Amino acid sequence: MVKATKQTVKQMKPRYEYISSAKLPTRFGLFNIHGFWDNTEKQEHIALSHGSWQASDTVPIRIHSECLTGDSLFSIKCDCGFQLEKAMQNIVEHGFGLILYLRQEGRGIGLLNKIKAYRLQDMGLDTVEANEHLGFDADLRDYHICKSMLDTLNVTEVELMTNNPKKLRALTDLGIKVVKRKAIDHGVTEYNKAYLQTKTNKLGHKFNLDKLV
Ligand SMILES: Nc1nc2c(ncn2[C@@H]2O[C@H](COP(=O)(O)OP(=O)(O)OP(=O)(O)O)[C@@H](O)[C@H]2O)c(=O)[nH]1
Ligand SMILES: [Zn+2]
Repeated sequence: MVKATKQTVKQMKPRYEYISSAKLPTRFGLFNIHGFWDNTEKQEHIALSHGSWQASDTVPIRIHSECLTGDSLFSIKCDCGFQLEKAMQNIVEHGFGLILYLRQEGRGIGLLNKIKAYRLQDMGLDTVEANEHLGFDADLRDYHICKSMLDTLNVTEVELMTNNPKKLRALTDLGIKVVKRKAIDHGVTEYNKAYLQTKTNKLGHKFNLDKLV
């Protein structure tokens, strides 16, 4: 008989673990907050659900990457805060839906590096050039945890609120059926027009450029 050593027990732990859920009343309606843990990156992630569904239902979802400045500090330098708000409103209007809120601040470079990138943008670089100047790829995000979150929350088929084709591809590659993409091009300001233009031109976002003139 093979004795389980500390090492083998450690290896058996799944990468992503569901931790707990609780009610979260918000300005838009009642949500439930679900906590997940990434054992490899030692990172906390959350999902926010509203209403209920069957496994056979198409669930409207948004994969939202953390943006402390936009989501919590009311920044209008990007569109994140507006998108999060709109996604929550859309979900409540629909009656049910889900936000996967991933802690991938700054497209995966972290908050302090994002501040460095913002400083470079103050000096004239665009969002992609700034990342590259700091030695990072333009986008370092990983979406594997979405599969585990969606399995845990009984979702197999989604309508995805995004302008980012990479998120669509990532979900499809993980075996999630994406039946529709819903554009979420809200929150254009004088301060984020150039940023949205760069995302459209260099990162492949499907943004309605008419909204940027
Ligand atoms: N490195 C870097 N990250 C930024 C900058 N502006 C915003 N971000 C980050 O970009 C991410 C935006 O994520 P999302 O809201 O998911 O947006 P998206 O990938 O553009 O796709 P959709 O909004 O779904 O169309 C967040 O993690 C922000 O913190 C920037 O200038 N530099
Ligand atoms: Zn943002």
